[in-house]
Amino acid sequence: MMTESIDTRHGVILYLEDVSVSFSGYKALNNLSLAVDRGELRCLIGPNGAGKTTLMDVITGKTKPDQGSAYLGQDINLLENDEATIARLGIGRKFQKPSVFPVQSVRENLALAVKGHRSPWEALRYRPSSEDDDRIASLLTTIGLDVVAHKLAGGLSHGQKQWLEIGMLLAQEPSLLLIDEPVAGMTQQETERTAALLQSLVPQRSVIVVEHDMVFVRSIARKVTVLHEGSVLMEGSIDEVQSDGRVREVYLGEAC
Ligand SMILES: Nc1ncnc2c1ncn2[C@@H]1O[C@H](COP(=O)(O)OP(=O)(O)OP(=O)(O)O)[C@@H](O)[C@H]1O
Repeated sequence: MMTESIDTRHGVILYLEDVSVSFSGYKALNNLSLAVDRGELRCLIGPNGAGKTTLMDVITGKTKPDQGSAYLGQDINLLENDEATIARLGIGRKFQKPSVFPVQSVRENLALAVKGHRSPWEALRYRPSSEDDDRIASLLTTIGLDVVAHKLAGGLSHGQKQWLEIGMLLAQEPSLLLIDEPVAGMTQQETERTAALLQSLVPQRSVIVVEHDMVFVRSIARKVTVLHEGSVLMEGSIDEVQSDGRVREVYLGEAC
């Protein structure tokens, strides 16, 4: 993993300036600028169509903007790299729907992720080294799945699958994790455990969480960025955001 080589001397892990993305003339992102500090847990909110997914797509190299700049640390130009390289450089992304290997155990899923980037044939013959064993044990503790380590991933609860997938991402040792709606469909208890898990990931890494659930955002966020029509509408604490007239207006009719 090349994460050691990210230059965060100035405390910034991600820096986007004046980024615009158009789809057939429609600006999904419109001169968007955003800076995320190293070790930060940032929440990104915004009504449907605000541009949250497009923003994640730009950061991970899936979508190239028409204009603007995007840097990881001081000097890694994200716009010059493809998706696979950006993942290797240290940006991990978790989509809303968990994708674990259902007929492998929790432990085996983590073992495959620790090795990562191997062909299916190599993966089949792979046996973890003792160093990997230690790493897997520590990941199991982090995600709170020690007791179900030998259970097949397909038999886990929805929440447990989400935690396992977060563990699989952590196995790749990302510097910046993007997590899309982690608590959608979770029980109250699962939501609380997820809040604790996400909080435990910083400041060793930086995390951006896209989330609609305001109660959850309140439970984890230090700083919230509100997107609207492809731009940053405002940034601030959850109290500042929820009492802001502009935010209330764009969320009118939605749960804010
Ligand atoms: N590939 C595409 N082609 C055309 N329009 C697109 C494409 N992807 C996104 N859009 C449009 O760009 C706008 C921003 O979409 P985006 O998915 O980024 O919003 P979002 O904030 O993630 O919304 P949601 O909360 O509903 O997921 C929307 O109006 C969407 O319809």
